[in-house]
Amino acid sequence: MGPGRRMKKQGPPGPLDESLVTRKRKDAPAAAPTKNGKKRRTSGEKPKYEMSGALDENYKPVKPQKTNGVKSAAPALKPATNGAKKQKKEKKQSPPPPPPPPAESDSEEEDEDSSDDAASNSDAMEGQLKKTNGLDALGSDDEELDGEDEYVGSDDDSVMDSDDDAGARKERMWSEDEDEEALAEKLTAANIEGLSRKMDMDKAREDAEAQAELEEMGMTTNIANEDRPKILDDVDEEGVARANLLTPDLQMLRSRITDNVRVLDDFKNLAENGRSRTEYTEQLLRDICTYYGYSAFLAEKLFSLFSPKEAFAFFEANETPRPVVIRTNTLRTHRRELAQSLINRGVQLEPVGKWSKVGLQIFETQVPLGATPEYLAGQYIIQAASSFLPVMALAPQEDERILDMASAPGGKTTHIAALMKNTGCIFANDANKSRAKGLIGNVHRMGVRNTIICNYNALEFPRVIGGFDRVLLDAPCSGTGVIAKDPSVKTNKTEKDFLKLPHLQKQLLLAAIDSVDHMSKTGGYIVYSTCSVTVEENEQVVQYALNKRPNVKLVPTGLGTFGRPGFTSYAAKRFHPHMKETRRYYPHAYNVDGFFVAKFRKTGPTPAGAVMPNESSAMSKVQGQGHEERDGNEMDVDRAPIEDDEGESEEEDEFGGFDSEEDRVYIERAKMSRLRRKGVNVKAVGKGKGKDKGKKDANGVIQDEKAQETDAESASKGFSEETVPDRKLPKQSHSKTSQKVATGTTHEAKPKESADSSTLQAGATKQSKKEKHAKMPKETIHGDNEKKSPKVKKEKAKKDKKDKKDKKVADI
Ligand SMILES: C[S@@+](CC[C@H](N)C(=O)[O-])C[C@H]1O[C@@H](n2cnc3c(N)ncnc32)[C@H](O)[C@@H]1O
Repeated sequence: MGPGRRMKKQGPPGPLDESLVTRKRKDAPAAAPTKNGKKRRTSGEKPKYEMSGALDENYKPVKPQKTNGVKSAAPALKPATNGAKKQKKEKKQSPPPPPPPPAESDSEEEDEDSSDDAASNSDAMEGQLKKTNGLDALGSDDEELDGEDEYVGSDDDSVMDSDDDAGARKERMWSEDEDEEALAEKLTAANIEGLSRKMDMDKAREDAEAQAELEEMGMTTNIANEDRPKILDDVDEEGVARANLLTPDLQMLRSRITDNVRVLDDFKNLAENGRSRTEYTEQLLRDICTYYGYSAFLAEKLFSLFSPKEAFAFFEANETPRPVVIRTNTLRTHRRELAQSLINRGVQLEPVGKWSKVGLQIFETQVPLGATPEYLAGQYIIQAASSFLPVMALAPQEDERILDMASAPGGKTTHIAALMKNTGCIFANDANKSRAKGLIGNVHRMGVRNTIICNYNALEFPRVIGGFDRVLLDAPCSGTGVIAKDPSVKTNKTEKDFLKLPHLQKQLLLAAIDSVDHMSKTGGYIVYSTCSVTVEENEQVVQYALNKRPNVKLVPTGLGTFGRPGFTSYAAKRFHPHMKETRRYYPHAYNVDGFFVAKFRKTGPTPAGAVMPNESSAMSKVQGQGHEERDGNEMDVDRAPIEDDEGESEEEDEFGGFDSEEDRVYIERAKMSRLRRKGVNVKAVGKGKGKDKGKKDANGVIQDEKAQETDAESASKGFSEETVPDRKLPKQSHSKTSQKVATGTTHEAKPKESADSSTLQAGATKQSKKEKHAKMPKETIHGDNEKKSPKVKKEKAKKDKKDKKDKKVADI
């Protein structure tokens, strides 16, 4: 994917959202300008940019959309009180934002207006949502997270945010080092315009907040005297039920949604006599589907996760984008230096919060973030804040062996590599080939040198290779946590998806667990994450793994109190009490993508007779037994990799696709030089190859395919000797796996194309002869073309296609 596309996909950094700007800033003493116009920081002062954390405790539930003159729902949302009965006034949390700054463009102004108006509609309700600590709650004490900002490529020992002074670290985002302070001052000077504008906005917001509180008080009094809202028999002037109107009036709908939420929140006092809760809920769900555009199925699924009030906030949050965040690549630079460079280019940014030493939140930018020289030089990656979390939970250590099972396009792999300071070895796998190319692109761009890229169906692990210190499974999921990014999820996820996906996730998680070395001296951990909020894809998957693998237990994620504990029960389901150690993240609560993170510790070997994730026969054996039935897991193992939802084509992938012609030249050269190194007469080999090209041997196997395998084997040897810090590579699977593996520095060792062949390759080491036989193309076994079934014919066509490809490669 080219930089331009990335920008388009992510959208340009949105206008500065005042609701997300910290309050700390306004409490801070103003820095006095010096003679030369620079602001000086006195010893007791905090630099302005320290007071950030737009994603942290200052985040307030997102504001609703513009209501265009609809009767303000704020009164409607205020629980009806009986005068003195309910004196406790709820603190309003989402005041209308201040007027837009003069310098902003029209569109930005529009956005601000929109949130301004909208604030009136549901502020009261949002105000009642529990205020969360936000990302800052994570703190920075976590040992595992220390040292993230060390620039591995430099000899500079004066690392910002050093480990030495934990207390000071809590206070500062940036180093206290003299030079660094000077730099930081420059940052302030460069950023000053934007920051002071934000301060003005804070002030305006405060005023608006006070005003809104006054208004709210007045409205509350009125509401107490009003009739109970008419929701279920809501008719227009002609007596037609508004709910049945063909072209729904969106303003009316919104008003009814907020009224309905208020009723459900105080049903006893606000519901009309003789009406049931179900009637109100059904009406609300219908309205949500119409207003926000969800399928009835998904709306209900998501609605059931929350109270009606919180569900409303969740649906609202899905209508606004999350802040744009970039992660500093500490293999290439320091965050401070990166911030300086970007500020010089007109980017307004701040550290993402005290919880991360590598994240920068972007408020405004004059340049496309996916095309700056810093981006191209691999100094950062555009990555949602929540994507940092699984890697932080994984806490990879230097010199470990890590498996990133579903890793493309590599946001987390490159983060892991940076935390490991390019030591040890990462196996970054993804089943989707075109996405794996994007992964290779990122690995190269970001200077990652400890990573091997593979293209397996992850269910093949640990057969491919096992014995890892840690495994990250950032599983393919429905994406219900990222609806703001991909609204198509609202309608394109069906009931079937919520059966298929959890099934795949369960199998992948078992494979992840089985790939870990429980004897690892430093690790023995598995992290499971999804960007989905559904219970089926999270707690139920985790519970399944706990049931199937008594040799793992849930452990704290290390993310502190940030995030909500996973459900220990949901509807009629009961989960392990330790499920509270898992973490849930919601857009409306933390202003991050919806996410789930669980961390396991493997305590012993996989028990004999355990259901293997990639053994469908074993699976069918246990079907019908207790766990399976309870888990509703009666499907066969689906070995087919989930297709990329984004449907990223080769041409469009992040790396810009590969030029196979160009690749061929490199592959050719590498082969030749390898042979030359071995003392082989390259020219003679070339001639020999040409002669045998395309010929079949006695088994019907194309000769060149064999040659290719030999090549790959020798490539793998060179590769393991030269590139892989081969502490624990099991000898058994090396040669077979090499065909599906590419290093971060070469694509050479990955000639296999088809899914079929990959299955053959991957399972080859341990497959029984019978299995192998079953998988062999039929004509190779029987040599009888006449009696071919349609399936055999299809296989043959596939094989022919593959042979053609191989022939092409062999032509080299
Ligand atoms: C959530 S994305 C991973 C994002 C990645 N961890 C990152 O941080 O950039 C899930 C990935 O799983 C891959 N995938 C789906 N099914 C798979 C399977 N059976 N084996 C391996 N990878 C699979 C998809 O191609 C997709 O790239």
